[in-house]
Amino acid sequence: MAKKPVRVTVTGAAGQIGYAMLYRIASGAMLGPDQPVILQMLELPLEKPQQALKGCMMELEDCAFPLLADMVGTGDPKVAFKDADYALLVGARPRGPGMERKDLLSANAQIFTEQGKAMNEVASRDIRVIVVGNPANTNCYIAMKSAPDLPKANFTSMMRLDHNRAVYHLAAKVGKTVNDVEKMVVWGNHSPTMYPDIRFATIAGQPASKLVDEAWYRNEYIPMIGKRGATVIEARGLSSAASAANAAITHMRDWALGTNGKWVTMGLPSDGSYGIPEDILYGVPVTCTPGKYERVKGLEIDAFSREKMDATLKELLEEQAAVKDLVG
Ligand SMILES: NC(=O)C1=CN([C@@H]2O[C@H](COP(=O)(O)OP(=O)(O)OC[C@H]3O[C@@H](n4cnc5c(N)ncnc54)[C@H](O)[C@@H]3O)[C@@H](O)[C@H]2O)C=CC1
Ligand SMILES: O=C([O-])CC(=O)C(=O)O
Repeated sequence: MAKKPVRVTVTGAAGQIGYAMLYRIASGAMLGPDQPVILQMLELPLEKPQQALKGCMMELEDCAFPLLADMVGTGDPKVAFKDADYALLVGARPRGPGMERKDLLSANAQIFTEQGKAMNEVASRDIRVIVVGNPANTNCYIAMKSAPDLPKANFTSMMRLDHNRAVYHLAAKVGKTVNDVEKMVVWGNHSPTMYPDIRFATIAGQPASKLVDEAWYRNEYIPMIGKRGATVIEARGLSSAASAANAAITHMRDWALGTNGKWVTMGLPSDGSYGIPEDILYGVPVTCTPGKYERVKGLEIDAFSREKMDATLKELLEEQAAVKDLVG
């Protein structure tokens, strides 16, 4: 029997990432080739973005996707999140050259408070959320705190782009492919303080740390992964859209359908493990079975890693303190 359609909300749907995301979700790339979806798309309630959203919806019609059961375009969060099973919170102000993601904190805090409240009121009680809009970890914290009736564990932030970047550049360094890399971890914040940790990683079954030079790893690779977003902005004049959309889709796909034991990185509200205070949204390694993620626990944290993990935590605590008055 055909599956019942599920409701997928995308905010900022007519933006760069939205445009790179909608058609893949409607094609089945996120929830599988037998799962019909109803797309519920939110854009700012202003003429230009609403007009652009209409254009996106025309294109969705013209794709004639067999899995697209219905769609809604709106400027009202309560319409967009109504009964939503999945939400991809993309809509936010992107940074320009010379800005760090945390410069966007206050501009975006209000958006995520409003959307958290709307989800609390009207979404499915089991909604699964990924926050992409920057600063993603703290925006997710705000949305989670603004939705006290929903399970905290269902709020996640996107670290998958960082994870994918870390996997690709490690594989490329030793002339292997991404398929050869297992057990990558990117701890912490989606910011230059993130810590791509290769201590557990293997490349074609060999320990990665034995295949690459430690000075390269510490002095070049770690900062390069942390600053990759800025490097793309410099080159494109716009922030990463295709790779960000791809990361969000694969994050949700893995959560919905499972990873078959493979480690991926998700920003999760901390359960206190690894010395991260509870509720802070922090990148950690997980494996997924359909509908459920499980943290990889009990990894040894050495002195270098502790220092890196504490530095990215410190930044998250500062971001959290900066929005304290906005989270109620
Ligand atoms: N977490 C990550 O790894 C990444 C995050 N990002 C972030 O994703 C966000 C979106 O990036 P782009 O799509 O490139 O930006 P964009 O500016 O092209 O699109 C954002 C869209 O969101 C809409 N929007 C703004 N406020 C809204 C609101 N309150 N409700 C609904 N829609 C709203 C805008 O009208 C616009 O169409 C930015 O914050 C960017 O920094 C981008 C790349 C990677
Ligand atoms: O750097 C940005 O603002 C966009 C982003 O988050 C990334 O590409 O990692």
